[in-house]
Amino acid sequence: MLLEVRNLHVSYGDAPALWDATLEVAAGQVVAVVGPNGAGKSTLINTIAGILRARQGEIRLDGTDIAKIPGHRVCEHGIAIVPEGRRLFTHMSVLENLELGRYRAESRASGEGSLEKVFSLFPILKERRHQIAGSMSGGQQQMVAIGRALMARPRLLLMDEPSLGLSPAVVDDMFRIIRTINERGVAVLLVEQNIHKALEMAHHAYVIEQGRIVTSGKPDTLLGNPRIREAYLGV
Ligand SMILES: Nc1ncnc2c1ncn2[C@@H]1O[C@H](COP(=O)(O)OP(=O)(O)OP(=O)(O)O)[C@@H](O)[C@H]1O
Repeated sequence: MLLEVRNLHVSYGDAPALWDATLEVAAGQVVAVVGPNGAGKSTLINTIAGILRARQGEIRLDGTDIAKIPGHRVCEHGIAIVPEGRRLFTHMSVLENLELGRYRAESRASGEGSLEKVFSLFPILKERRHQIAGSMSGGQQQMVAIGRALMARPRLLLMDEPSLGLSPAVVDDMFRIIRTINERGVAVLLVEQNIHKALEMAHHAYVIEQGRIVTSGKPDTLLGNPRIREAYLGV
């Protein structure tokens, strides 16, 4: 198993945000974590990325426990994150933002290879590589954030609400891009409020509510569950 999360507990000070979370991502899969605002989705993904520390539990990548290694070293194991809100350096160029993703030794050694791969996925970023990132559209800025994460040549890409704030047509583009990235061999753990879109493309999904994973399964099974339909799809 590429990623195994076991019995993860995370708190902010004394306030628990995630209880006993257990989930898996197999190599080559897209796994979605869906749930309402404040359910703990960002907490989960930020803990896997090493940005937050778990109070208890295991996070294994290809069998190696990464829960206790320093956050800045987690990326060396092949995990990259596209954070909520993109977190670009908006006064820097597209190219400078992409180059900042080159924090893995493997990626630094790849020379122009990593950059050319990102440009082949997003030709517009090549055309606009000298443009200031903050002057790009929302969808293009999301492409820069995804491109920056891919510069690290991850095996597992963590994505926190990539569709947030984008128009419906751009959201469709974004999900097509995620599919292409996955087809190129990168596993994706996708956190989304847009349950419909996320379930459409995921191989497996988890539903999280108030800090607990309440159910999981194949997207078709979840979509056939009347409680899930009523709570999340309003039908
Ligand atoms: N820095 C923080 N300090 C204290 N509590 C926090 C902090 N960040 C999140 N929380 C709390 O932890 C819980 C889970 O939040 P989290 O951001 O993980 O949810 P989410 O599912 O990602 O929601 P959203 O979709 O709104 O980002 C919430 O109750 C939230 O208020």
